Amino acid sequence: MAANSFALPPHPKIAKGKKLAVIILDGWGEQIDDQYNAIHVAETPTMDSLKKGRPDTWRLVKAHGPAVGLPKDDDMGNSEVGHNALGAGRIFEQGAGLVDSALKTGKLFQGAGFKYVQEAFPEGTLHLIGLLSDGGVHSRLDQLQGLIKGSAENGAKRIRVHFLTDGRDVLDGSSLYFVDELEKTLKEVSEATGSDCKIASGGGRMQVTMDRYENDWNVVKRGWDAQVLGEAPNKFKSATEALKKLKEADPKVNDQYYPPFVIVDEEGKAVGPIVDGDAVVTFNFRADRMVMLAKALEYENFKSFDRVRWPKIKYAGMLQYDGELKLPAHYLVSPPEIDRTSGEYMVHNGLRTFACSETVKFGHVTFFWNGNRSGQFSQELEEYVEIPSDSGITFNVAPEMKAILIAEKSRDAILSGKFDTVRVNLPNGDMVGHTGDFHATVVGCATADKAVKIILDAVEQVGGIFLVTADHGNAEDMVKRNPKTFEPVLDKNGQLQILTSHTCAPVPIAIGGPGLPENVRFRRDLPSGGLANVAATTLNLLGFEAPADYEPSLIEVFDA
Ligand SMILES: O=C(O)[C@@H](CO)OP(=O)(O)O
Ligand SMILES: [Mn+2]
Ligand SMILES: [Mn+2]
Repeated sequence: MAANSFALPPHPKIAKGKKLAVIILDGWGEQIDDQYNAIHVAETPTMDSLKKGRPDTWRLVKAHGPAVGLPKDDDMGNSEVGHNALGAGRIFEQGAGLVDSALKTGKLFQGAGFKYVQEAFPEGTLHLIGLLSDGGVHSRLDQLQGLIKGSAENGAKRIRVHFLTDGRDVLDGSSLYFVDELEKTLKEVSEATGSDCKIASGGGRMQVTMDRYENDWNVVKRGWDAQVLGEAPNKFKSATEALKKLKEADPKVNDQYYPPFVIVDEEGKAVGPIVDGDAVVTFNFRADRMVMLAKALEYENFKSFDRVRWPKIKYAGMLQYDGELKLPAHYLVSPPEIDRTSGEYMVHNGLRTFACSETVKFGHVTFFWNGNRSGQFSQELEEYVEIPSDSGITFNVAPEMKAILIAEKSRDAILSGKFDTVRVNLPNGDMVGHTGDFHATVVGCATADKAVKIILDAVEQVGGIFLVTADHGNAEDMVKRNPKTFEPVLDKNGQLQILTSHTCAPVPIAIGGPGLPENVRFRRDLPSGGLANVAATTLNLLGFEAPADYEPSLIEVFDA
């Protein structure tokens, strides 16, 4: 596409030239205000002041289900789909739904990606690696089951599953149930097709394999050792035994943090290491936490850890995880084609952008924001700053995370005058919320609120505009509830069930700052507006019309 086709007309009523700060509070939804809402319990004077008595500049937007391209209305939001929608200004059918269709129509098994891994079936084993739950954020159990069945029917004679337990997108402790379901499927498929299907290794998602943005390669290495080399300090005869015994040995261990283990036969030999001639499919559809493993499996020249052995395999991702790196080269289902994102428009219209977060969320405001594309659109016009995250800890022990540092970097970027827009992700509500530690989450949310204040003060100083929103809910709800009454649902022992996952709650969006024209307000005729409406809003605030096919802007200029 020629560069000038990106040229945007000036907004007829909003002047260019005001600095715009876009702040994403990760995992910050709006939900019933009670003692299980960590945001409500936390001191959040800044966010409160943006809401109270300001119906023209504060509202809620949808951040889950079809509003962000997910198949069903009870699909909670997540960072990938949330930031994709925020950055791209349109709703794309996301990986979850694309895989559903490809399985339903059977196209998945006819495509080039499957044909490629199929080449290994006559001699080799098919290994399936990914997250085992029905959370629908990174993967889904029913899709894994469909893949196992379809692969066996299409010639896979030996299948080995290497699973990661969840406890983050689903309740902690549910991994035993998912392993049971998986074992049933493996048995059924073995009986029906004669294929030899087994679980080969496992481990908790935060401890094994599913790191992201290169925060801690040890996580991926632990997985590699178990999955590829068939080595782990813990060896068991079955996955159920593994989960039970590891929990007995350390009651504090949870689904997110199980150590790696391998399944061994009667002689103590691993039942499914990955060897030359095998095929591998990473069955997560979501990109961020599969990219590191994809690099380890695919790159000949790889230095991030010692692989000891690099098997010659046919490897495909469920999706292609990185469109810019073309990683992996082979994939079963084509990812959504998220093109012409707002970041790309900004570059073509000469706008200078500063984007910043800490490592664990850095890719959210860069990679996800730009439609799962790594790197910048323009070295000259864009500066992306990553603040190193703590690694090797759970964030309830350091719930402040790097929020204040992120805010200070952003403040400096705003005050430098070098940028037209600054976008940041403040991680606390989400990352601490995922630990299920209520009090730590309260501290995290209070810190995020302070960080917002630092940025808004800088906006004030330069006469700019701010837009504060979130990518999905998390910290506003820390217990499992009845979706209709919102009453907590107790477990069979009468205990509250801690909710570590995201939610289906809407998220707040607020605009303001001295540069916001007085006659600009949120429209009232878009009650079901969602995250995809934000990109057009930001382009308007920068003084441009949004591209015609973007979801409509949330703001209007009224006659004073
Ligand atoms: O940690 C993650 O991978 C997900 C939850 O599975 O959270 P987020 O979408 O906020 O990144
Ligand atoms: Mn998020
Ligand atoms: Mn999250």
